[in-house]
Amino acid sequence: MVTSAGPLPVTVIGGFLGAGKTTLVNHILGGDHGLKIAVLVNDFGAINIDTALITSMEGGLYNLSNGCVCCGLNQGLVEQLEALLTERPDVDHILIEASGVADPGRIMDTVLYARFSGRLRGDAVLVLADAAGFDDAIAIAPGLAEAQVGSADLLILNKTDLATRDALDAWRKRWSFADSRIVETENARVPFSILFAGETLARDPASAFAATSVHEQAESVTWRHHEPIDAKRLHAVLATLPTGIYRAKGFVTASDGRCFTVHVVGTRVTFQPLARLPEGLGVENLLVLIGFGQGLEFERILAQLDGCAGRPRSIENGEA
Ligand SMILES: Nc1nc2c(ncn2[C@@H]2O[C@H](COP(=O)(O)OP(=O)(O)OP(=O)(O)O)[C@@H](O)[C@H]2O)c(=O)[nH]1
Repeated sequence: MVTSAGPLPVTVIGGFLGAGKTTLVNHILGGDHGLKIAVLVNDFGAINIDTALITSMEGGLYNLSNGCVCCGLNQGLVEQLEALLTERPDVDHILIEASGVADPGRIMDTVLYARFSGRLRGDAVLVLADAAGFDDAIAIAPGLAEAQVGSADLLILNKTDLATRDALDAWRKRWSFADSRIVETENARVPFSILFAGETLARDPASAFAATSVHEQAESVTWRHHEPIDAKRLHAVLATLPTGIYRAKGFVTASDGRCFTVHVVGTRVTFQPLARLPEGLGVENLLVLIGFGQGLEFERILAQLDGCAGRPRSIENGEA
């Protein structure tokens, strides 16, 4: 794909917890488009699991770890963008993966700051929606998923394999706005001809929903354990998490030595086999759990997770 000189294009990837943002980043990084891409990742929780989930990287991987980059002055994001512009003149395109509780429109606002004028160009805000879990997302964090969808230039209705045609059509009817386009995908495989169309998508600052501070109600907890786990038991615990705990992700080692990436999105639990744990993890099992609302019972859940392994664990709490 041909690149043009001029300001560096920036794409912001947003969408609710577990909608498929990292899957999209990996699809782009593994693709045959000839672009050197830098990725900035703003994960939610004490540990940035997403940087470990991103599989291949040429243009640089930057961890935005100082809280939520859609809030406040975004100094961390500004600094990372400045560093990238100085250190990586070879990069053709920047992707910013927002956390699942961030407002991607506000992240794009930072990219459009006057200080980046002539150096960065806002290409598009892509927002993924989980075709099977969008109603749950709205129920669990009212206002947030709507605000995310409202700031999209391109809506990616993902996980079409988990929804009926009727449900997809109903979603499109309800959530398509005049100023956004929709593409349906499985595993976030958006055609590169759409992703890198080379046009600056028009941004309407008055999105259909006002950004809310609902994500400030999100809470996360990290579970770490050095002993291998009983995979069956762990699966059972994760399959019966309280509904408030919508998302969990991380890495585990089973007692037979096999390693897995673990994803929980709503009630869906997936163990994906891994050849080995990511480098530098420093522990056999690491899970971040994210929830909303009161009475999340994290302590009880952590005790249950401990029951799937051997010795006691250490805890870190994080808030948005
Ligand atoms: N069945 C199905 N699963 C998918 C699809 N796309 C992604 N997934 C799975 O959904 C889970 C979450 O995907 P991620 O890409 O990590 O989601 P995310 O939006 O980055 O999650 P957060 O960063 O935690 O908000 C993983 O287990 C993916 O493999 C899809 O089209 N169909």
